[in-house]
Amino acid sequence: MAENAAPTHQPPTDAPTRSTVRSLLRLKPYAYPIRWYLVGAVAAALVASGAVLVVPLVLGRIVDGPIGHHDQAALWPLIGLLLLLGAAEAGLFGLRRVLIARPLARVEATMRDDLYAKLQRLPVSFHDRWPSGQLLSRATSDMYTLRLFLAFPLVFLVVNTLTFLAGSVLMLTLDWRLGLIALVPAVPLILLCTHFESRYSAAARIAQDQNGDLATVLEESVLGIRILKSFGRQRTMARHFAERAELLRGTELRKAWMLADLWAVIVGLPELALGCALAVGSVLVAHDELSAGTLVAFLSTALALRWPVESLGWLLAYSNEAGTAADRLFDVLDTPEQAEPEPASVVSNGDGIRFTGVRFRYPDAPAGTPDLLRGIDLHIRRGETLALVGATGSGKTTLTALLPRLYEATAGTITLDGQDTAQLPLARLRELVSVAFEEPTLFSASVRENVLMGAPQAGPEQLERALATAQADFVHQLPQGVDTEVGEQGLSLSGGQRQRLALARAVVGSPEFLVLDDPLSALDVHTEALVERALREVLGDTTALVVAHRPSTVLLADRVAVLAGGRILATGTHQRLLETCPEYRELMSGESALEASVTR
Ligand SMILES: Nc1ncnc2c1ncn2[C@@H]1O[C@H](COP(=O)(O)OP(=O)(O)OP(=O)(O)O)[C@@H](O)[C@H]1O
Repeated sequence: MAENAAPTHQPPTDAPTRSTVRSLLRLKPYAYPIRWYLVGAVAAALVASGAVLVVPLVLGRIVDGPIGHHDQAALWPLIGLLLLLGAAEAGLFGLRRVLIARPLARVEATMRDDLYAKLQRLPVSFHDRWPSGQLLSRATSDMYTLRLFLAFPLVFLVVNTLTFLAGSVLMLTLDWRLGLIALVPAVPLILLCTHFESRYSAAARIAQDQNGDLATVLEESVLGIRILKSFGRQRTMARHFAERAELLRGTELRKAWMLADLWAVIVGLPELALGCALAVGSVLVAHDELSAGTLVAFLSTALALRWPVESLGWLLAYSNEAGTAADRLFDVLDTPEQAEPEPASVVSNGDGIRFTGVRFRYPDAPAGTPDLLRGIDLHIRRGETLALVGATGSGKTTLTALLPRLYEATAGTITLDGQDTAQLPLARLRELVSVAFEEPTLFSASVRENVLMGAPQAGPEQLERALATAQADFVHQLPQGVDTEVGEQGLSLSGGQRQRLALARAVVGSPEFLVLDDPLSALDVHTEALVERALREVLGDTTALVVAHRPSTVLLADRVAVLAGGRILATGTHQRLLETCPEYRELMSGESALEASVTR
């Protein structure tokens, strides 16, 4: 749990070379498949805007024609034309929405699928580094921002720019002097928008990261609700949440002020210029240098350009948000994945599991600390079960995690029946090696789905056998038997029940290599004895590495290895190590149950 309100995850430090346009251009592969829909949307919005610009011309014609000449008969066709233009504008803007709504929902789904698939492929070390809320906010609010950008700002940036250019030409054509007066504010506005872009982008990125921090605190509080309640720490957590929410509020307010400042200028300057144009125009009409109808047409055109100009602030702000959301998406998508070796025909030699000179340190280990594993040499013969014991924090779990390459060893080799694990495709490696961790994780799915995650192709018989081995017969008493949903993280089950399902998942596929990390720690003595008896059968057919804290688990194994100081200190049978290895004796001391069971 974070102790203060500082953001827990900082954006990458490539800010100086960053550009919103470049960031948004990276969305091209996603936008390309729906390009024709986007072109259609732009075309519909462009024609609609064209209709808006024709209205002032018709108004000018009405003033100089039917009104000037008191010709009522000529008025009706022009009023009919105005109505038609209004209806066309409304219909075309509606068509734009209909055209892109569905394709854009597909684009959002594709981006989210890509992000999810990437998260699945990235190594565990990536997930150690990234707070979950940062990933959640990328998969939810950032995706929404990107879809909205493609739906509105992208289309209207094109349409409004073209409308503005067409309107400017029209104003200059109607009267070049008035046109120049109206267009003078364009120069300071362009300069101001450039300045706004960089400042607003930075603030938008901070807000998105703070949003991710907030999601992390929220997720931790929901997952840890039992601990928080039992220690009465809800208020502390609520304070952490409020502090982070306050930071986000501050950044959002800063963004709102920036936008408000920009807006004041974007709205104010053109209004000022329009006032000047009106004054000059009136003088010109008074001196018969300009017709009243042309002045009406000019002013109506200037007013019709208000939306394209005023929307600029909003469009720029939203594009910047989308740019930083794209950066956040590609922060993850650009992360290098674990190297996959070229498939090669490797001959299996039945050598079992062999660690040779294996070293490891966590990527985020403090500088200057020694490697956690400093040259592990260990051989587990085919069909043998080896128990790994060591003091708390000595690296037992870490060592077992190297076998299925959840982490990559920093040096040395690990072989399975002579095949270097670094040369095996990950999918193949994880078919060969099955694992059950001390902390059993279940998913919001049925018991059957949770167990069969260990071997999707396994049939009902294998499922039943695995459940029997893990002494998980309790599932048949659940309301829908093996089809009962066990809830998020399996919270509806007891710790021991979850551990037994995790064990069933590890053994269901009769794996060639099995890694069990203290798999019986949450079981009562009676169930533990039953599971052990059944496990002996499974272990007889497989090559296994079992992390053991308890003497009863040690006795499942043929041999024991002692891990200390990042190396294997000694290997041998339990009895021999008791006699020859003082460290082992010390580790096992106080375990009177062990002595009792050995002498039994
Ligand atoms: N993801 C990680 N990043 C950095 N350090 C880690 C990470 N996971 C574990 N460690 C550190 O590595 C050391 C060994 O941890 P490990 O879980 O392998 O020990 P262990 O022998 O299995 O302990 P225990 O018997 O308590 O389960 C510990 O000091 C731990 O703090």
